[in-house]
Amino acid sequence: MNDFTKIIVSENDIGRKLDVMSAQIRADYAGKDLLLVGVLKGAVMVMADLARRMPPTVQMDWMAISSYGSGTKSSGVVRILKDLDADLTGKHVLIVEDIIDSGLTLSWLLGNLQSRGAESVEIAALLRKPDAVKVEVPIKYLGFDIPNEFVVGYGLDFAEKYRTLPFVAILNPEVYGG
Ligand SMILES: O=P(O)(O)OC[C@H]1O[C@H](OP(=O)(O)OP(=O)(O)O)[C@H](O)[C@@H]1O
Ligand code: HPA
Ligand SMILES: [Mg+2]
Repeated sequence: MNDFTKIIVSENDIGRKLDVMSAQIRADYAGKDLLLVGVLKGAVMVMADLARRMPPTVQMDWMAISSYGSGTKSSGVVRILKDLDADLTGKHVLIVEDIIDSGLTLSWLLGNLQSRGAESVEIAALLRKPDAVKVEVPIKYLGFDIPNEFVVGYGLDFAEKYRTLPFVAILNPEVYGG
């Protein structure tokens, strides 16, 4: 059995897309102090690769929130596992996410960060599943729209596995008994 049925975003696709997204972000935030907020653990890869395309004054901070546990569907219940170290008062914040699936995680996070007195809060996400979205969130910088299938790789896991793959692939439903 193959663990993946298809590679849908290759390592090259990701690199080229991050070049484009980072150029837009650098232009939009020129002359401003920017704080990138990564959402653990899925956003680790995209955060690292995006941040390396930013000026060296960019700052990074992390939150851990979980709504999926070990399953393949969002529970809709968001828990903070680790909060930010930074005070957001007056800061320009860019949330960096690997994927927007139902949108439940990001819509909750956006409201949470906006209530902390930031000057601006925007979203950058590598992937979005348009057919799975339950709550619309305003995404300023988007990488790819992908089919409504459970995907792994480049930070995305199934039961904590496959995060280290350099590409994004559709997980064979046989792996999770689907
Ligand atoms: O749009 P949604 O349906 O809310 O799904 C998106 C969220 O789900 C995943 O995180 P997960 O809770 O699996 O934690 P992880 O990043 O540690 O894998 C992913 O990294 C996003 O944060
Ligand atoms: O398709 C997915 N794969 C892995 N993690 C996820 N979290 C939301 N959607 C996904
Ligand atoms: Mg996960």
